[in-house]
Amino acid sequence: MKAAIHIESLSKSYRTPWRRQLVAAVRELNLTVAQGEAFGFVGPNGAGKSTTIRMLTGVLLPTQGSASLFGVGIADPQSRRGIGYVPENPYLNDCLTPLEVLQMSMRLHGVKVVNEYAHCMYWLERLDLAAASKKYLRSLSKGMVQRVALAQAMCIQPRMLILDEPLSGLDPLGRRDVVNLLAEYKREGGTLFFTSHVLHDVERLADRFGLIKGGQLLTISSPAGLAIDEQPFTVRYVGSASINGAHLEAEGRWCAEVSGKSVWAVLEQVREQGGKLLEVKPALNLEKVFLSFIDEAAPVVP
Ligand SMILES: Nc1ncnc2c1ncn2[C@@H]1O[C@H](COP(=O)(O)OP(=O)(O)OP(=O)(O)O)[C@@H](O)[C@H]1O
Repeated sequence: MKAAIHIESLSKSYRTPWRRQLVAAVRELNLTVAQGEAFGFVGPNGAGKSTTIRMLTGVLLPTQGSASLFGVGIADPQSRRGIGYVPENPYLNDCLTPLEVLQMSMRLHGVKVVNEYAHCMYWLERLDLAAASKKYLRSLSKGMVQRVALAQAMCIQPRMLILDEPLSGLDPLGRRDVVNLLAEYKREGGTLFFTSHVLHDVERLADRFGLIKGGQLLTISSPAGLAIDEQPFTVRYVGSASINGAHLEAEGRWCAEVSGKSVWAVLEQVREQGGKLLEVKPALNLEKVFLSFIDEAAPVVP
């Protein structure tokens, strides 16, 4: 089976506006994403995530290297057929309505369904846009336009979704709905390549994630790769006293970092003192791994 994304030594340099100096945004990137895989691309601001996505989607030409989508080189527009793409700041013609945007997308990708109107309305409803389906985009909020962009990517029944910060600009409910929708797309076998700063969502959705900084891929890991035997836990509880070195966060609310070995004993002590357990969660999460990698990575020379 052909890889959904195959990238070999892909590089991109920009010229600065005034002094025309070359700035390397992506350096010798190598990556393969399998069909049906969800891959999260994580990195700090300016790491090269959007540049990579723009090269894959034909918005930018690479300076060097090559890449293919489902075996077709990215220089060939056919590689983008059936690929649902949502850029970081989607630019959609604001003289169109959400329904028209979806219908246009269906035609551009040559997707045929029995009832195009019903199909598009289904996706608008899924993204809570049914009531706005015939309003001009210029009258919609940023978060609503973000959801229109996602609806137009979903309605083409994509073989892969490429999403640049799909959750930015959404309120918590919108975020939850979109995460659920993407999880469903993935369960049904869809391939997902996305960037995000919200590491919790990357953990939830991604089978693997890559950390990029200064245009270089630092590491590729999986949420399972973070599960270590002696996983420390964070325990939060409401109680009368500190247990296991817990510090007071607010009146009566304590927080302790507890080793995997002693977590059960700590929970028992919370019960004994008549306390109320608020939260037990693994302390080693993607956020901490991410930050430690970013801190440790050697500074990158332009
Ligand atoms: N059009 C451009 N011209 C010149 N430099 C650019 C251009 N676009 C991006 N860059 C530079 O390329 C580097 C990578 O930018 P990119 O937008 O790919 O990062 P990113 O990881 O997507 O960041 P963010 O998380 O902030 O969106 C940055 O140093 C940025 O300043």
